Amino acid sequence: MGEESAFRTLDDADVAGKRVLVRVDLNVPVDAGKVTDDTRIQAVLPTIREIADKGGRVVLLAHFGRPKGEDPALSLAPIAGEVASRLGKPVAFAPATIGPVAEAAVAKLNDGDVLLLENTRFDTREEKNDPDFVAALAGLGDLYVNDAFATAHRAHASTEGLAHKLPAFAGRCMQEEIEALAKALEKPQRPVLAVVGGAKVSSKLELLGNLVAKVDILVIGGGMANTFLAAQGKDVGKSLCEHDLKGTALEILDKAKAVGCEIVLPSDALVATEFKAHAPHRVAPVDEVKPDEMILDAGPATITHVIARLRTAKTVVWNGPFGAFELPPFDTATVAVAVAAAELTDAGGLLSVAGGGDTVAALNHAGVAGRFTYVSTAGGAFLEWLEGKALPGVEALRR
Ligand SMILES: Nc1ncnc2c1ncn2[C@@H]1O[C@H](COP(=O)(O)OP(=O)(O)O)[C@@H](O)[C@H]1O
Ligand SMILES: O=C(OP(=O)(O)O)[C@H](O)COP(=O)(O)O
Repeated sequence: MGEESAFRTLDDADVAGKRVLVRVDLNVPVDAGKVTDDTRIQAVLPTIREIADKGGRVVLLAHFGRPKGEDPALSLAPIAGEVASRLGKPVAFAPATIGPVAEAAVAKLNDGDVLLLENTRFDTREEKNDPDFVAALAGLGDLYVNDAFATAHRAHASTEGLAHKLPAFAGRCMQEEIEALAKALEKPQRPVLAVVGGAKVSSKLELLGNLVAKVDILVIGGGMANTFLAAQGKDVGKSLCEHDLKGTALEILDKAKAVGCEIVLPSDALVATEFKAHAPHRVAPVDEVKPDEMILDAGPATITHVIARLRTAKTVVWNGPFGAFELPPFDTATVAVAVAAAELTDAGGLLSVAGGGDTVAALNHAGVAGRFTYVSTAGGAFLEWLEGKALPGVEALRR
């Protein structure tokens, strides 16, 4: 039995005339008010179109960033227009997630219309999967469709709770992601090399403990690497680093040793004193970072070593950039490794899977996303899936 048939999908849903709550991941990279990578928006258009074309009233639910309560800087209002322009039809916006304003906006919908509600995380009950908040959301719809694979590792009201309150279905993006990842990685050819970088250190560090048992080589980069370097007693200056998690980092290194997983950490870095594009910078060995400096990218020796290890791998899985790739020249390592992975994939010797909102943006920036075997919208969710963990948002959709 294929994984897809374990879930109810849009094929099973009678959406005509119904209010359909559709959880999507619109947590897209934005710079100066502009969406810099629209992969996640494009990914959910088929589901929105299909429901609207079948006469459903689409009510989109999404989070944006990590607000702790209401935060105007993280409103989804500008994203409604971004979805509308790609969808080719209007997307109304309600400046509320629940309550009278949201209810009135839903009541105004005609068959085939699309509405986006305000950031679900503006209500702190969302992340607690609070039953009253779930009930308030459920009151806005007749059916629930989850199309947010990239948020399926979160057991939140809009990603998990709702599936128990309303008839629940997997959207097309959700369905495709589960099928594609299973097809690419169910029996991966070894050696498997994983690259984990980026900035979400606390939410991704813990899962590395399980990942080392699944992969042959683990390359740790980006902000994630700094916590390991600090745990090894190095001074990482003002670098992004979770000093509280140094113990966890050491446990992961021990576990890797015990299971025979090779760990690759940066040996050198591009360091700067300012977090901005073209900031004056230098190459430094990782044990020579000055107190006022930040590690903003991997250095040339690290890049050469990572690419050499990549050449020995048959499968690469990648989440999280090597550096602050939005700020050149701190995109150097990410671009170099991405291009090498694309070339090895083209040559037929490597199966390459990458995922994550910023990782996809980085691969697009490097111009190689289309040359990877598969690119997922998901980062943390993809890594947890890879660990073999049940994803709450996916489990809740099982028949
Ligand atoms: N050394 C570093 N210092 C600060 N930020 C970094 C560093 N390396 C990577 N980043 C940042 O990590 C972010 C992406 O991390 P993350 O959200 O974990 O990835 P994804 O969205 O692909 O899952 C990028 O915005 C990038 O600028
Ligand atoms: O961007 C996301 O994940 P990712 O950074 O792992 O790709 C998802 O929208 C989940 O966001 P969260 O990590 O704030 O729960």
